[in-house]
Amino acid sequence: MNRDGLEWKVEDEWLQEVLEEAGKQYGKNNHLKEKIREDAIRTQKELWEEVGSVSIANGMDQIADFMQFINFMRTQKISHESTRKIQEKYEKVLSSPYFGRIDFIEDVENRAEKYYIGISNLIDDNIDFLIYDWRAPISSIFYDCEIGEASYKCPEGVIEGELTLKRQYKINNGKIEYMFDSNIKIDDEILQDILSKSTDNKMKTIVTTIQREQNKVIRNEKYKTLIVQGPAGSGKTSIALHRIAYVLYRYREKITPENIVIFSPNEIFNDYISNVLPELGEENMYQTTFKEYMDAALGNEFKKENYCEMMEYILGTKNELNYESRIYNIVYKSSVEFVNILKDYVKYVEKTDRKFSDIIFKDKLIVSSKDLQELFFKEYMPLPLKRRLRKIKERILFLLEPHKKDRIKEIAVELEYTGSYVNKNEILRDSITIVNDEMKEIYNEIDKITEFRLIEIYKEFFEKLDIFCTNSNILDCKEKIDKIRKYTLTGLENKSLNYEDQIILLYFKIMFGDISKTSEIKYVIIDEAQDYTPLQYEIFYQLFESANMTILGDLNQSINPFMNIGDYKNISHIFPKDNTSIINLTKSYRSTKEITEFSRKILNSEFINEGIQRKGDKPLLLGFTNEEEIKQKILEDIKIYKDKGYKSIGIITRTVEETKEVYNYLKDKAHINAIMKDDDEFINDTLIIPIYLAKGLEFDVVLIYNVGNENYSCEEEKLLLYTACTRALHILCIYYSGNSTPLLKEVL
Ligand SMILES: Nc1ncnc2c1ncn2[C@@H]1O[C@H](COP(=O)(O)OP(=O)(O)OP(=O)(O)O)[C@@H](O)[C@H]1O
Repeated sequence: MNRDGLEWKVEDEWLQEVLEEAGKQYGKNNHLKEKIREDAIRTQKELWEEVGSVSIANGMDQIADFMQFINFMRTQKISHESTRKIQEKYEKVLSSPYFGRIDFIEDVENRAEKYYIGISNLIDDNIDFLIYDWRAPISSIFYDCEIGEASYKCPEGVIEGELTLKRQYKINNGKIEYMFDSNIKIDDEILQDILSKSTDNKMKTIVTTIQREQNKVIRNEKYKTLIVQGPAGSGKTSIALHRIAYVLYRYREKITPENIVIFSPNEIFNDYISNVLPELGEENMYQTTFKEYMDAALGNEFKKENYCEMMEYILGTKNELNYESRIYNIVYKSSVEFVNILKDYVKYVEKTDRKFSDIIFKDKLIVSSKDLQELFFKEYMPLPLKRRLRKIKERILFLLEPHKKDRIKEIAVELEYTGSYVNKNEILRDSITIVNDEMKEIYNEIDKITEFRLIEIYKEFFEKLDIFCTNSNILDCKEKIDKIRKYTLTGLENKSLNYEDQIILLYFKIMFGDISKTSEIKYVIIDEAQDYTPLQYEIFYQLFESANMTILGDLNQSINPFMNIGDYKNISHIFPKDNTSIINLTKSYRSTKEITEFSRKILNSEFINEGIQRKGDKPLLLGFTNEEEIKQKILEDIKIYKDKGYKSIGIITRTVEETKEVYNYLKDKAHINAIMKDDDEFINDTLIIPIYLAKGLEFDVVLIYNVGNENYSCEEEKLLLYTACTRALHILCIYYSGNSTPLLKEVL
């Protein structure tokens, strides 16, 4: 659009009006913030002057005054924090107040209204909206509709009308840099411009260019559980975060960030996505990983293998003696059939007879074993095992209490009679000690019969595994079951728990009531969903049964060939059918056309990307005689691509071992960082990282280290390689020594 034209002038005038109003509100808020700060300082002074130093010796009145001050100061702090947040919002508005405009004529009106769309609402004193939040119902027209008939949903129903104009702006530092009208969808030019840029830091918001298929997921309110399958770079993580922002806006009276949890693959990823919500003016939700949750739940009794250690084992120790047994264990314990076996076993344990004994104290029957059985199998039956046992214990102690009191009285009389006491308190104290001593055995017995022994339950499961396999009609041969049993029980004897076993223990803990479920969490987001097993989904469901769930993944990016979801069919039965929807995204945005084409060929899947057709260099496959030469070439290429202006370079290896090797070579020769643990800090500069920790991340330039046929030799590793290639935005170079992997034979 012409800068000297009338339209530009009109837009500029409007922008000035908006900035003036925003500036006015910004000033008011600053004034309020300053006043709250001064008040808070005054309150603190008054606290010292009026209350002084607090001591119990000064009486309860002083403590009450002190508490009153503290509560007041707390309220002042909250108000100050709130004005600080509003200030940040205005600062954003003053720099870039809006990015879109729609002109819409409602069917019942005859004149088009202009709606400017930005990160947040701006409302003047007359309650006129100068800017509409991108999450407001009317704003969905901007993302969903083309010029012509259009409609949007709002709490009152569907509003129909005609969209007569859709305009996009880039406003920076309060100045229009460019604007243009888009007749069809959100214009490719702006999207192209955004995508062609270099990525220098953490993930960014996509609010100005959300695509229609993405908007459908972000605003979906119809289903409680959404399963979103989308190819690499289709915006799944971006959608997840924008959906959270949407929920926080839409249900702001009911839902706060503390009611939302996102399960990410690792800490690095958590760090990578941590800026998006604050950029959108919202606070971050609770970010966690399955591993973190499981670690906290299982405690430290056993040596627990972590996820990285398992991946290193799977990818790096193929020649190890027990490798096959371990892999078979992982595969078996990750299958849907196994979940069914576990369910049967849980039922069995809940119904299994327990050896209750009569509780007798001083020849008096306190409660009979028959009564305890009755309580256990009838009255408390609806509760999970651990809670039933706790109830039984409470019951016995309750029945025992009067007998204990009587006995204490009896002993007290006896002690008094000895004449060696002058003080009644001493008599009481000694009587209690004597009775506690007498009751030691009975307390031990109570503990024994009501103890919840998780590891014993787990052991018994594997000891009886063949029975449950037969019950579940699973035709596994005895030899295989024996192998699994032996492998698992040996691990337990050595007090060590493999990653896959920890998941089972966590499941038992939940099912037997050893972990309390939370109703605080109302929204759960599970990203990189392909890398969780059906059993892990059972756990998610059990923990957050009443919450809404958005599950986002790409089956083609399963980085663990033996432990993954397999197919969405494997989990869809877990969630109520009529409240669950599977949505397929088809377009991808991250990589150039050439890189996307190349990566799809690894999967033998056709390139049908209707997304953005951003052109770039063809990926390179470079062969060398040994690994030393690869490292030399990588060093050269880092310099070449840095000189070309690319900001982030990811050198992707297969394992941490390889990361160490490459890092040791490069560390004194180039400015470089390495990620070797799943809680290392994410620094998106030049980074060496094993592929299983790089999932979800992206780099301008991806250099894949040693794709020789020894490293990537079988079909199972295809998805690993695909995931590595799809991390690249602009440049992809693959290096190998000796022979290249057969997985790339058909690709170039
Ligand atoms: N509508 C959009 N507008 C601008 N950029 C977008 C859009 N959608 C996605 N992107 C960009 O595409 C890249 C990939 O997005 P994201 O990481 O969310 O995809 P993903 O599906 O989670 O990827 P993967 O499964 O490969 O990890 C990011 O750089 C993101 O900013």
